[in-house]
Amino acid sequence: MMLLNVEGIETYIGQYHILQGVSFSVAPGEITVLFGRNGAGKTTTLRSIMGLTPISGGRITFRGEQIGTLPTYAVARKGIGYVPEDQGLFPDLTIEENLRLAMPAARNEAALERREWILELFPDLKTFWTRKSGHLSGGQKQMLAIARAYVGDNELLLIDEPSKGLAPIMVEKVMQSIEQIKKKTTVLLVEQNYFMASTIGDRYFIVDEGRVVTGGPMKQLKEDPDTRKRYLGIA
Ligand SMILES: Nc1ncnc2c1ncn2[C@@H]1O[C@H](COP(=O)(O)OP(=O)(O)OP(=O)(O)O)[C@@H](O)[C@H]1O
Repeated sequence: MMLLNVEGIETYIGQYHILQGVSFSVAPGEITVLFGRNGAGKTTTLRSIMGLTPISGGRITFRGEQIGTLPTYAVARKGIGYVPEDQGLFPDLTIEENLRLAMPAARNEAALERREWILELFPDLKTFWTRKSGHLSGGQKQMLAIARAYVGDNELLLIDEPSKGLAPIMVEKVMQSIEQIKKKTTVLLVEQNYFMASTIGDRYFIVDEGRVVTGGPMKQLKEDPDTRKRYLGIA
């Protein structure tokens, strides 16, 4: 069974019909990547899943349950963590405080183990534990944002363009971390960086002009320069 099913969703922002029937699904235990040009509708798709830009048509199901009409806090409570493009950290709070706010109220053994696991993956976060997140580097902020979504004990993480604005070495580090996180949690990733995302992704979908135009196993896209050129502008 698919973990997440997005079926023909329609989303308006003001008078603009941004998503015009977006359909795709996310299999448990995989990294699914949404590709597409600037402005294609990738961010709006993630925001629609989270209920931040409510859908006006179509269906979204998570673990077989309809979530498309739920408010954002209820979607989050179902076990979907969101790492927005701007990371959405609390800049005046420390790393420790940002993480603490995201952890389940009952800080049981499992929750603490989860935190320990992610801190081992991102040792920088431990090093700068008491530093305000507003004072971290771009890469450290990205790590904290991913860690924060992870400690929330979510079954699915939506991660929006984690490579944005990072130096190539940091992009590689973040991508490798997401590959590790896949052992624990299913991931839906939006990425412009085809080369990085295609090395870690299991499955892809391409969003173009508010629709999903194609998708399949990542292997297929790797062997299909025509599709890459047509929709992503790369050979
Ligand atoms: N608040 C808004 N008001 C009007 N149009 C918007 C708004 N937000 C997004 N759009 C439009 O919706 C379309 C899809 O935007 P979206 O951010 O989802 O694209 P994207 O594929 O994520 O691209 P990017 O990588 O640039 O974020 C774009 O044409 C954008 O201009």
